[in-house]
Amino acid sequence: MNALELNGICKTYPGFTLENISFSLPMGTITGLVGRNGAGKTTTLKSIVGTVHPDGGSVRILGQELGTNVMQDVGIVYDECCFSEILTAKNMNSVLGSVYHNWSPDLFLGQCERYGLPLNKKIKTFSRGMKQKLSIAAALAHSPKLLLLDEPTGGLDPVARGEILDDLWEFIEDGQHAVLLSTHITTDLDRIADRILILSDGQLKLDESKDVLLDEYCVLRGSPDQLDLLDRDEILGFRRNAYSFEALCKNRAAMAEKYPALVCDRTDIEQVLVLLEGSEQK
Ligand SMILES: Nc1ncnc2c1ncn2[C@@H]1O[C@H](COP(=O)(O)OP(=O)(O)OP(=O)(O)O)[C@@H](O)[C@H]1O
Repeated sequence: MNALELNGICKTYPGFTLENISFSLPMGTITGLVGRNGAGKTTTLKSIVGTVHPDGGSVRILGQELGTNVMQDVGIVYDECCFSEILTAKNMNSVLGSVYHNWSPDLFLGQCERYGLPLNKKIKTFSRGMKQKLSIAAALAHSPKLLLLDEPTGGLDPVARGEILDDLWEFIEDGQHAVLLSTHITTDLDRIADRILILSDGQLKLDESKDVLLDEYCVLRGSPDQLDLLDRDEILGFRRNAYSFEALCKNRAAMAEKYPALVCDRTDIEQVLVLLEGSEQK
């Protein structure tokens, strides 16, 4: 069973359309959702949990339609802290304990302690990073099966980010859990993601295994006129300026053999994202 299935999700706002988004998240995997500002990542995540009502398409979480019961098994972390700022972590323990059947005070308070969060200070006194850690501790404390995270590590220092990534890894390790992680920090995904989804202007441009992306995709480089040597069908995206070009292609070994005059390098998630957006620069 997949942890999550999206089938043809659409949502239109004035000037923006999320178009026919379909993908699935197998259990035991971490999927990274990336894209430029305004690409539609938050709209996708909100459509999954129903805080945005899609114009079309369907969502299945753990094989079920969206509903209160299934939401007990979903942990959500938004990019902004959405807890009342006059509460303390200790207060939250009581409040959320009455919301989630599986809430574990030990898990929550233990995680707060691990993240170095004071239990008796009001949330309004927390730094951005502390609020993010609190949101993650709360999302994990009701033992969800699916975790949805919208830019959860943006305000965290590198040590804290590493800690959170380790926690996500541990979360999915037993093969019974899954994570969908929207982030601009692509190096985090280089480290822990199994799959990569790239959204561009409301469209799903790429749904690929991270290993395939890192092993089999490549960037061809050469002088601007050499771009015309390439078969356009092979180019997924490119950038060109007055001095050089970079083109994203699949089948690294075949490309290296076919175009020996060009440099053929491996790529990473950030470069794939940039080249898929493509541009001509003067
Ligand atoms: N409630 C709304 N009403 C109107 N337009 C909206 C609303 N919510 C989002 N949008 C628009 O939808 C588009 C996608 O926004 P979204 O927040 O999903 O992008 P994002 O990929 O999460 O961006 P970022 O990386 O900056 O967080 C944007 O053009 C945004 O202005």
